[in-house]
Amino acid sequence: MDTLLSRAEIPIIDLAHMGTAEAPVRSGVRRVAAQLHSSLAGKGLALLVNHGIPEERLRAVYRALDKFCELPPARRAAYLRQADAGDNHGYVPPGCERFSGGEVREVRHAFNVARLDRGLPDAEVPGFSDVAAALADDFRRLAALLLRALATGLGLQGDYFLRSHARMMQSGNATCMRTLYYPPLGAEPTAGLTRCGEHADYGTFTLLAQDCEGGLEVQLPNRRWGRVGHLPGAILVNAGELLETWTGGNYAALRHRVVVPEQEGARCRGRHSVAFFVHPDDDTPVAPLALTPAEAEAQTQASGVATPPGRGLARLMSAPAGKPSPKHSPIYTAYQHLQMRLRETYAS
Ligand SMILES: O=C(O)CCC(=O)C(=O)O
Ligand SMILES: [Fe+2]
Repeated sequence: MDTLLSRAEIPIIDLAHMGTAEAPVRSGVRRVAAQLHSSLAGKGLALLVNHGIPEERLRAVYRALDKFCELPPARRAAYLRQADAGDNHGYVPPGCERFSGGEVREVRHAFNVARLDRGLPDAEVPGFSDVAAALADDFRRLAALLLRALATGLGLQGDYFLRSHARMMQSGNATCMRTLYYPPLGAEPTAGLTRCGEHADYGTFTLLAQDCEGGLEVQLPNRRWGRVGHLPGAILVNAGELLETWTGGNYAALRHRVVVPEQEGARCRGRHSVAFFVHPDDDTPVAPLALTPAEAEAQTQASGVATPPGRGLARLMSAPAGKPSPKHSPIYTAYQHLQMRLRETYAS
């Protein structure tokens, strides 16, 4: 059984004195920047407290998602995520994702909210878009503050990442708020089922709020898996694959999963969470920060990867012939990287 991680193993960052996205407080940003840097470089994650997102906003979204999941399957089907739509918006019923690979079924309902102006089930669940928009706006502001701290912690200008994340939750940017409901699984353990298989997130970083059921496990740098547990009101921030590439591997993308609880009581209860996936604007070249954006752009074009290539990440990341093949070679845009990852995740 994986152990509960101690508070010493998961850094806690207090955002109380950072100001707001519109009016950041310099001294507060600098302090958080240093903590964020050591947390992401050392562990790939941190728990954020005093982040400004009221618990009630989260609960309202959990309730709206419950109502949606209670609808008959045919009515839910009207909101299915469209694989060819170019964005990640819409409903994903249980069993569609393949984080684990193989035959393991992932039992969860996901409603990916990538746009607030269409494809939301207000006709079935009155008020869905209001509660989703209020929460998404809070997450977007929190993400903006953290992007500022992230840049400061890496010795860059405060708005360095804000410039490449200017369109969060709008077209041309894949930032997405994924609302999640994991239904009860029954008293008997069932082989071949999991809640969410082991994976790293694809973007810059993810903000994750979970209800009091717990179940999230993370892999620490010593490769040991541990349970995060539940710190009331805290939001987890974890590094994604693009941030790993940007930092030349310095902030490793955190591998994580949600397991089926061992206790019978917990298996018989549902679980809710919301993951806010922060992505750069689609045309952002993803390159280690030692390169200037112009150099990165030149490398992206020189690679000849003009359209989403549909091959493995390893191939995309391999350098042109005759050059060394660094793991974090900058030859794709944020859009290309995400499309490739989504095709792998939803492959049937
Ligand atoms: O539900 C959770 O706690 C984690 C979800 C997750 O990791 C994901 O959807 O990428
Ligand atoms: Fe994840």
